[in-house]
Amino acid sequence: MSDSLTVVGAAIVCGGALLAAQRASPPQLRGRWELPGGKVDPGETEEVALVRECQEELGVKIRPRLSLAREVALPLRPQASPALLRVWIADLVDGTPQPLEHLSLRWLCATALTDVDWLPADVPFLADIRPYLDCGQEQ
Ligand SMILES: Nc1nc2c([nH]c(=O)n2[C@H]2C[C@H](O)[C@@H](COP(=O)(O)OP(=O)(O)OP(=O)(O)O)O2)c(=O)[nH]1
Repeated sequence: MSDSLTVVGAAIVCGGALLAAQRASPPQLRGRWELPGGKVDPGETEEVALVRECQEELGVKIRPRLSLAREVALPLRPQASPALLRVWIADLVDGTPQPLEHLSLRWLCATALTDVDWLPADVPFLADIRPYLDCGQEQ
């Protein structure tokens, strides 16, 4: 069994825009932006973890559509297992996202994608996500 930890992020695309979420904690990450998601629990698939995390964090039902090929190593804390960030493009199936665990949420169109202060591990994924977005107005 692998002892590596996977963190999954949902690139929720709706109306040509990407949902970004501003972390509330821990203090060193507070205020920075990420994709909704979290750690894949033992025995869980990435898809199940994404659906669970988006329900918990946003109060919505999502459907993971496809996983991006990229994997980015997350900064390791001393004595922590290795961790990898993986991202799925996802559709919003039901509900309106609410910041139940985040400071705030923003919908970003392609031209606004770099307007927020993303966590460093997320930055490489933006180029992968951009083709799924339209250049319409930011919502
Ligand atoms: N959820 C999420 N975490 C990210 C992203 N980018 C990134 O570097 N991370 C880091 C921040 C955290 O150190 C870690 C994920 O932790 P988390 O606190 O969101 O996971 P979780 O919901 O399962 O948390 P918990 O049950 O342990 O409280 O991965 C991202 O886009 N989404």
